[in-house]
Amino acid sequence: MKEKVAIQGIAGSFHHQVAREYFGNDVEVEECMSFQEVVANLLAGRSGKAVMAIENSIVGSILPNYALIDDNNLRITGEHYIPIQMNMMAVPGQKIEDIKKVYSHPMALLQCKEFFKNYPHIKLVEDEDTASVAKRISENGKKHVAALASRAAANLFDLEILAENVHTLKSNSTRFLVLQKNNEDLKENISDKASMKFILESRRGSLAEVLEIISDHKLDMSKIQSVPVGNTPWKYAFFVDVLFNMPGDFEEALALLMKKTDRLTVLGTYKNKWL
Ligand SMILES: O=C(O)C(=O)C[C@]1(C(=O)O)C=C[C@@H](O)C=C1
Repeated sequence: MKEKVAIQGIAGSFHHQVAREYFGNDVEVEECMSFQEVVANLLAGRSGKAVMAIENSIVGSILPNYALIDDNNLRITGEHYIPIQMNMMAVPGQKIEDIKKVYSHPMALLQCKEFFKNYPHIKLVEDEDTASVAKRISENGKKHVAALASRAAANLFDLEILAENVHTLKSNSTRFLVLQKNNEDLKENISDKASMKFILESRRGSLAEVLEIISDHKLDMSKIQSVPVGNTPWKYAFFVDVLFNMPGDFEEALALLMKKTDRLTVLGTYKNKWL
């Protein structure tokens, strides 16, 4: 049986594009309307893998997704980056001046905030997914509203692009993680990247010691993200991604990091896809 992949959004969404690029064009997807639903789908076994956006080059990390991965004990088995081009689209025959509201995924709206400063008459409204908004506008034939979504969504739902590439910086890219349940068998994969999470004592030099271990073992840290720890105000968990040439270097560093940190977990080792 073919493996199903849970995605946030529907066909025409950026998650859908990633699922097709990563798993092949004939991938079978489970369309979910929130990141929580993606995780629930995976945990219930309706899908074997999931794709989840984790950070965007313009607006930064999607912090709640770090918590979703960690709290639900998910495993990262891969990553994928895609360039993101945002387009404003509506039922054909209208001009930007006719549009009163633009609906899209919150991350998409954030990526295009600058553009809309020139159109103060347009109200930006958060919705579940870029493509599902395009679909709804098309099905209802509704005027005076637009979606922010991919060119694929405009083609799929016969909408007209009123403004293309409306994201704030030309080079806009989103990083996605491929996830699975932790207790499921891992196919042996070649890895040169690891994601881990740990908590540090609030003590002078505690983070510096961690960074020194990382550097001493020739690990290249590609990301560090602090996230507040649940019930304790101003206490942080650190999510760190490192790149390595020799898996042995990572194993050695890990053994030392275990001693210097609290509750260290390796969220996954996988192949670095950053171009
Ligand atoms: O709404 C979509 O099309 C999505 O795939 C979601 C999402 C995100 O969660 O960041 C994916 C990529 C873009 O950064 C904007 C939106």
